[in-house]
Amino acid sequence: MVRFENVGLRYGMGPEILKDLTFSIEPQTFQFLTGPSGAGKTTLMHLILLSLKPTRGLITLFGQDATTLDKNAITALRRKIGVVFQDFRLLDHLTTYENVALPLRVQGREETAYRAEVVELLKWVGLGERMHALPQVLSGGEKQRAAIARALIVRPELLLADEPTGNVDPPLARRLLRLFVELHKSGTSVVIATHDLGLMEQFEDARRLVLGDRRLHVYD
Ligand SMILES: Nc1ncnc2c1ncn2[C@@H]1O[C@H](COP(=O)(O)OP(=O)(O)OP(=O)(O)O)[C@@H](O)[C@H]1O
Repeated sequence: MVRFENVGLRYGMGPEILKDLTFSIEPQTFQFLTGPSGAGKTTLMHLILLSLKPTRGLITLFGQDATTLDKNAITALRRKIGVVFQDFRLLDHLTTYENVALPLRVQGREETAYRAEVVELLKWVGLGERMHALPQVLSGGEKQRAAIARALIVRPELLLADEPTGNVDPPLARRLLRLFVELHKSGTSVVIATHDLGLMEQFEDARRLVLGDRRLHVYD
């Protein structure tokens, strides 16, 4: 579903941050993306999302060459991708429940059809009591869990999560990992960028994509 061929990226006239990346992400796979701070994990996520253009090389997303896609086509492909960014990107005027339900509303679904599902997911991520709170009164960890629930609620074909357990304690991190693994088992390809070795040890069968020295090393 994602294929990179000799992809390179530099920001402006700066140095090449990523060099000669060739790899693919197949359907229904689970991978951790790791590497030192500043190695380019977030940058790689943006390349997959087509929110950054590579300086060199070819990116294919869901079988389509990224260079051939116009804005509408990119928007349509992004609907198949759930994203958890480090800055959460919750809408301030919507409650936790409304933020999580938003992608379903956008799909034109009736609230009666999805309400129970949203509530169940919120309870699973430990936000059952915070459903009616606005983002500004949530803690960092609560916002992060709301962002995760919003990405998961549509059961995307591909989930990209940037440090999704960065703001929670280890037991909650394990619980969230179980949620990602369940999503994977139900058919989603999952990419989790993380520094957390303890988290990765809990799912040793996962592929590892390791960024270092501007290159990507894949351990299947
Ligand atoms: N918009 C930008 N303009 C210029 N340089 C950037 C930009 N965004 C990131 N960089 C640089 O690109 C490199 C990779 O950054 P990136 O955020 O992708 O790394 P990361 O592996 O996600 O880091 P972390 O683990 O600390 O989140 C860094 O050197 C960073 O300073």
